[in-house]
Amino acid sequence: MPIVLSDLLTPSAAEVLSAAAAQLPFEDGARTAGSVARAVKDNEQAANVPETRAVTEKIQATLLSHPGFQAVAYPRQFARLIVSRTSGGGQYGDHVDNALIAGQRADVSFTLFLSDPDTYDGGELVIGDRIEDRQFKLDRGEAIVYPSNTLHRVNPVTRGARIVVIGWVTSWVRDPAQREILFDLWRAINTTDDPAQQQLLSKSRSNLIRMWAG
Ligand SMILES: O=C(O)CCC(=O)C(=O)O
Ligand SMILES: [Fe+2]
Repeated sequence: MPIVLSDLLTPSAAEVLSAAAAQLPFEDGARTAGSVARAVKDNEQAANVPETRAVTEKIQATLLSHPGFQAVAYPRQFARLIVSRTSGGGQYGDHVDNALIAGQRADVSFTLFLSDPDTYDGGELVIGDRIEDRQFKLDRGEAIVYPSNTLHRVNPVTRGARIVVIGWVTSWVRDPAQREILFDLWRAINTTDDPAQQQLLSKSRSNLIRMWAG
């Protein structure tokens, strides 16, 4: 169940991060892909320098303080964050993310879009949803969060450059179906005006987290 987070960053914060990301030194991304992904991956990623870490740390902190991200991901740890740039027809073919990334289990994946969508063509993140593919090309500062066990790809970028921050989270709740139930309960709590219902739903949600977290 992919979820779009539209209110992660203010437009000015997104602009600052986007400008900072565009200045980073980029290197070939195929080095970091697993053996299956390597055959389909065609992007660049920012080198591990302090300026890159400043961008990824800011995004990590922003995600951690966002209630919607908490409610969909139950983050226990960030396995890795990467600033990725794709241009010149580059793409990332159909793949599923590695189960283990930097020694951590990858449960939840995300892409935070940093480029103005008008400045490049293509570059949609396409997520297979069992019944149909869904395409996401988000505004600067918006992010999509989706379970790491889903098949996905990035369409070729045929004009301009697409800069995103991608990352993987180890979740307190490893089962995507359980996370979906918790997310539905969270939404129900936030949409009902009835305090008695809110209390019962919150109680159920907390007790399910207690049962499932680990
Ligand atoms: O660039 C993206 O939106 C996703 C990239 C991706 O799927 C990956 O690096 O595993
Ligand atoms: Fe991926």
